Amino acid sequence: MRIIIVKDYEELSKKAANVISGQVILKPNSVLGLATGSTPLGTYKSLVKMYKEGVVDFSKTITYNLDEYYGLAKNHINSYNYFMDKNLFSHINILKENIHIPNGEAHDIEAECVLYEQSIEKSGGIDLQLLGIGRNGHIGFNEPDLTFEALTHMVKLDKDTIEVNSRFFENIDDVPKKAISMGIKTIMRARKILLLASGIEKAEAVYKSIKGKITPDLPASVLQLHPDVIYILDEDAASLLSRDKE
Ligand SMILES: N[C@@H]1[C@@H](O)[C@H](O)[C@@H](COP(=O)(O)O)O[C@@H]1O
Repeated sequence: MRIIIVKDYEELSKKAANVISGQVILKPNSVLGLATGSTPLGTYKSLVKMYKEGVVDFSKTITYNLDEYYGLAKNHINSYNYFMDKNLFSHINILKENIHIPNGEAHDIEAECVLYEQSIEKSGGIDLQLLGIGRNGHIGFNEPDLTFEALTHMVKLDKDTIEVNSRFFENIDDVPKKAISMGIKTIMRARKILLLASGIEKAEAVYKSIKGKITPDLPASVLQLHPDVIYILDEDAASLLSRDKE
């Protein structure tokens, strides 16, 4: 596990964009696993800038998003489809047919999950998976649980996650209670994982995921078992990591 600590969010975003564009430059037909949330916004902005400057070309790149809310239409302002289009896809030259996001409106959710996994496999597997981390240690929408969840599946969102994510909705009751998410196993199959965390409210989850017990109770702790993980943290998110030395 490589841990890179940077001064602030801006530096974190630039570093993360460098790692992602490096991957795409070295392998133009890379399969990227992408994330939503506030944390990767700066990274996507930097990637758009790099694309506009001609540094990176996404014409052969394939993407799979981690998750999508259940029951939200693709063009709903709070859907992750909408988020990705607004913040990344509409600004770069990725082909529409190379973009994959779980269909939160699928009638047969189980079949949708199986298809999503098959599609990832057919594309050759994920080369680089981008992750944020929830305050409760969730990755994707894999909430703390008794077991590590397996493949893409329907999840019930935690009260805490609904509360935190309600900042994007008009009303907390509008936040979907369920989502479709890649499972821990899907994430762990990625060849390389890049986790970003910024801000003091992430410090505890970051600390536990790196130095704590490997337990489904803190889903990100499973990353300790992955052979190629990079954490990019700003000073606040990394602030508890030095506490063992004090
Ligand atoms: N499903 C997403 C996660 O993929 C994300 O990592 C997390 C943290 O979001 P933020 O980056 O806004 O703190 O929020 C959501 O629940």
